[in-house]
Amino acid sequence: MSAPVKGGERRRKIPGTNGHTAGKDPAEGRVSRVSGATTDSPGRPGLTPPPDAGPPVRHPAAPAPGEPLGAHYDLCFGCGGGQPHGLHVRSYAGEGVTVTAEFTVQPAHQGAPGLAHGGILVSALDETLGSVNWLLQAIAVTGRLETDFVRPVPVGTTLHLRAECTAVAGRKIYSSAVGRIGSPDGPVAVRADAVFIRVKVEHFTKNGRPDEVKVAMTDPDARKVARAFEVNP
Ligand SMILES: CCCCCCCCCCCCCCCC(=O)SCCNC(=O)CCNC(=O)[C@H](O)C(C)(C)COP(=O)(O)OP(=O)(O)OC[C@H]1O[C@@H](n2cnc3c(N)ncnc32)[C@H](O)[C@@H]1OP(=O)(O)O
Repeated sequence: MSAPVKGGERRRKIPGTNGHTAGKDPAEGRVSRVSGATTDSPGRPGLTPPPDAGPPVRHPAAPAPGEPLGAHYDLCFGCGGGQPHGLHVRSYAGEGVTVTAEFTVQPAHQGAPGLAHGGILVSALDETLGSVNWLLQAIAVTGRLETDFVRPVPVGTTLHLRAECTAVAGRKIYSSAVGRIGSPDGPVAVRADAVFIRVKVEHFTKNGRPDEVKVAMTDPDARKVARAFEVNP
């Protein structure tokens, strides 16, 4: 078992994926990487894809690179335009199975005076990572998400996020994300690795509010409905 190393160096690249390397910032890591064995333990599934995992395959019906992904649900805390308390993360399809996103830290998102709350940053990462599943046309929910906070993020900062699916194994979708300050090439502020688990629409109707799911299904924005439901989990 490898020991954790400062700055996220414990992360490793998955064989067979296109490791997005670098920059000059010593805190920078790779987008295509998952956590090392330190957080995976017997009986507790972790973030390391199993040996039978394969590379993700972009769905032919996925939005073209550069296309805005919009919101999957108007009241979603992460992306919903109708959610006054939300983050209003704006995400765009990237090349391959990647997504870029932007999130501007508001005064309501403070933890310490003038600085973003860590949980808010995790939410922005979760939202961006979750958007990647749309390029696979998969309905999936976060099973596990591990975050490195590399730099404080001041209020007013626009965080530029990039997420990439790195591997798929059965219902499990492994993805990683990075958030940079001020521009897509700015200094790294946060990084995360996650595993999402594919679910059926019943996950939302049984556990959530079925009436609101029905309303969401009749949303006049056909793209939003397609994003949320017209997929084969
Ligand atoms: C208006 C309506 C809109 C509706 C359409 C919306 C579209 C979709 C968007 C969703 C919203 C986006 C927003 C951002 C993404 C969230 O934030 S999603 C919200 C946060 N996440 C949750 O609430 C999930 C809560 N957890 C659960 O419901 C269940 O634990 C899960 C994750 C569905 C898994 O339960 P399960 O289906 O019984 O699966 P289970 O058989 O236990 O495990 C299946 C496999 O996954 C692995 N696994 C399970 N849990 C974990 C874990 N925590 N770690 C690692 N591996 C795990 C298992 O080991 C197993 O692996 P294999 O044995 O196949 O190798």
